[in-house]
Amino acid sequence: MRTHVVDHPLVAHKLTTLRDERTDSPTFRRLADELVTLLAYEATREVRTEQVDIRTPVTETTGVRLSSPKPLVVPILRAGLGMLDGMVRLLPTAEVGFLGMIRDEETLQATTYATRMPDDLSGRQVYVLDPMLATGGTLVAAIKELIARGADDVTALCLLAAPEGVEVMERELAGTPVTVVTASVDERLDENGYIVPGLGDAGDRMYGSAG
Ligand SMILES: O=P(O)(O)OC[C@H]1O[C@H](OP(=O)(O)OP(=O)(O)O)[C@H](O)[C@@H]1O
Ligand SMILES: O=c1cc[nH]c(=O)[nH]1
Ligand SMILES: [Mg+2]
Repeated sequence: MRTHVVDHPLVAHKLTTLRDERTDSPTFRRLADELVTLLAYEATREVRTEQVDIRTPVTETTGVRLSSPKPLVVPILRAGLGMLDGMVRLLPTAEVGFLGMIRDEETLQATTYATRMPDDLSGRQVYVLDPMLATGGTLVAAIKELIARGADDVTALCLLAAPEGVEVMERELAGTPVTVVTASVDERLDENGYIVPGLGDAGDRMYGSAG
């Protein structure tokens, strides 16, 4: 398990506005979309390609294209949905699976309420989208499910991470081909399991409190 923090002034600029409590939902969704595209540029550095012969208007040459099997992108509902468009804009041939997961506000335990993805992920590169890596419970459960289905290369894109969550990931996923790409590893978790300074509840800021 490897963690990569994307250090770029545009990422830091967008993240600061995302954190600001005055940022409204439409702006929050737009910034999350823009940020994931910047993170995706780093996260796909090792996406598999194959050689292809083409003809330009001038001559024949060889280039590359994304190879088969196609990468799979898995947003974790709800908040991960706000990262999907930005990701598939860069990986238009990817397939998309879905995981619906929710963290109990009291116990901080994650449960899965919806799963829609291929049973067999052998040989597939998988990109998991979840804006917040807090205790790590959600992402560890999601990635264990992907590995159980045969995924052999998993990259998680998170807008923010807490050091506690990164440590849990490193312990629970030691020795697995997993990379976390994030815009920031923040200071800590608070007593309610929220990332500090963080940005609050990502799902609520994108979509409202949903009751
Ligand atoms: O690392 P963890 O401690 O598991 O917490 C992170 C999870 O919590 C949030 O989801 P939430 O349960 O709020 O669901 P939502 O996306 O539907 O709002 C967030 O989007 C992550 O999925
Ligand atoms: O800070 C946090 C922690 C978990 N989930 C969120 O949306 N925000
Ligand atoms: Mg939420």
